[in-house]
Amino acid sequence: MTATPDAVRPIRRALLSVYDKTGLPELATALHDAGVQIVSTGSTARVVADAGVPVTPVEELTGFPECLEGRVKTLHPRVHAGILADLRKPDHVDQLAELGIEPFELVVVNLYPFAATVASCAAPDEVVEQIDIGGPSMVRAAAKNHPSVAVVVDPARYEDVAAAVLRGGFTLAERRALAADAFAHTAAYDAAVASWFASAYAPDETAAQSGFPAVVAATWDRAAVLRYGENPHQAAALYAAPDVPGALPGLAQATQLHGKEMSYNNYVDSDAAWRAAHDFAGPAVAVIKHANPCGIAVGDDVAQAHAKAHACDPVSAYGSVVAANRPVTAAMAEQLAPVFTEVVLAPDFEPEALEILTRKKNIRVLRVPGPANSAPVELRPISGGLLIQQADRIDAPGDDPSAWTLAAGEPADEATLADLTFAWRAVRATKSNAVLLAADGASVGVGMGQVNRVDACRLAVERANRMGEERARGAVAASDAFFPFPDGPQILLDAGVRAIVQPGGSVRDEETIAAAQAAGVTMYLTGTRHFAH
Ligand SMILES: NC(=O)c1ncn([C@@H]2O[C@H](COP(=O)(O)O)[C@@H](O)[C@H]2O)c1NC=O
Repeated sequence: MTATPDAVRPIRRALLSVYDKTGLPELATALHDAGVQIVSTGSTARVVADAGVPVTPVEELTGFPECLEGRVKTLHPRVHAGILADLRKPDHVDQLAELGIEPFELVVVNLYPFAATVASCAAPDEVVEQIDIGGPSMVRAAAKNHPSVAVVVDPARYEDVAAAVLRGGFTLAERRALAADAFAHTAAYDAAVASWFASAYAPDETAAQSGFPAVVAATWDRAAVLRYGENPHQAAALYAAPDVPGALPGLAQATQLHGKEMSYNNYVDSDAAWRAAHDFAGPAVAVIKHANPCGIAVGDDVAQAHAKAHACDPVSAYGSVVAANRPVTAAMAEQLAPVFTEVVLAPDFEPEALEILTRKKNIRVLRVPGPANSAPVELRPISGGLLIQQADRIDAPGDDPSAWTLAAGEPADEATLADLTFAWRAVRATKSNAVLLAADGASVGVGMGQVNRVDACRLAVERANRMGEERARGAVAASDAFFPFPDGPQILLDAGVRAIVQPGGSVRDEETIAAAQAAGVTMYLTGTRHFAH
């Protein structure tokens, strides 16, 4: 923090009231050694005293006992006037003197563990009891009065406090920064309380019926400023969900093991790749460009899955983002190393794999914690507001092949059904309108992001049959939504696909089914759609 010596305010008296006692004995000792008087609440005071540091119990200051099971400890004018007096104003200083109240120059508070109590599935009464009242009041008061008071809400800051008291106090700039942290802290705390009330505890009728609360409150912490956004003229930053108990980590919490700094587009593609690879139970690899798979495959291991995914479209794989749903092995790294790859992400990397990948200057290597698709809802800003939807999962009844309806042709044999199941999961990772051809657990042709389904079919076939290959013949096809006309499926049938899976539900289903029937091709209807816009 930058020092502006003229605004340094010496610390003579500190109020400590912390739930998390981490680092408290050391802090109290450092304050005492610097001549700071300490006033403290219940068990905070006991820890301070146990460290051999003199401490004034807050009851002695207020002349009022802590009561109502701790609901009232510091909620007293003798505490709050001591925090809120603006010592730049002679009038405030005079009033304190008249009232016999001494000011605090430092307030150290951390709050009852509300989020952890919610995450522990505690009973509502217990959760409500963990809403801190006195703590946020002191934090907000001290933050408001930062010209006179320094406020600290994070034990990670205690070393800064010890250093500041030794050099004579915090500067005004430092106190402003601490106040900003403090208001962010209480805002995040109140957002968690408001969200719990609105969604879990006291939902209004609409929330009770729909699951969407009247208010959505959340705060996000800046994790990185990115070089630029989707294009160089756009500024961009990465914000992460606060690290609170119950929060699932994901891409925003990834550890970068190697390579240049992640870009905005790298994050977008990595998120798509991570989700796509994790739609499969067995080893799977997704090769992503512009948030679409240019190859996706399952295999006996990630090396095999990667080889198959890469083979789908080696031209487009240049400059792609590659995600594996298992630790990357040396064998996969050997295959990946010769291909120009922007990012490779996985739950982990074998040491030898890391050694191979880090020989390459340009590749970014990311270890991603936690399960994929951890976010239960997706948020998308629109002008003037925000759309929120449940995240699409691949666990709807229609995603289970045993629930599919055979609409045309013979029931699929085991291998064909396995490929249809794979294709159905893989097409879900593809932007609509999407048609994906697959064979042997790998995509062989992807028609993505088209504005009509007939073009998606054409593109999938063209890509499968590029450079003299005839990979569409004998492949299976999946469509993320129904075929509105039989023209699209006719392209697939003419190309020689052996089976098709699609949601069904078009008014012209009968025409599409008749086309498959006429070609002797198996067609299953899932009853579930997986649009991805
Ligand atoms: N009610 C009050 O007056 C009050 N004043 C401070 N607290 C909280 O009590 C905790 C510290 O209490 P103790 O020192 O007894 O462990 C802190 O988390 C602090 O935020 C209070 N508790 C809850 O509101």
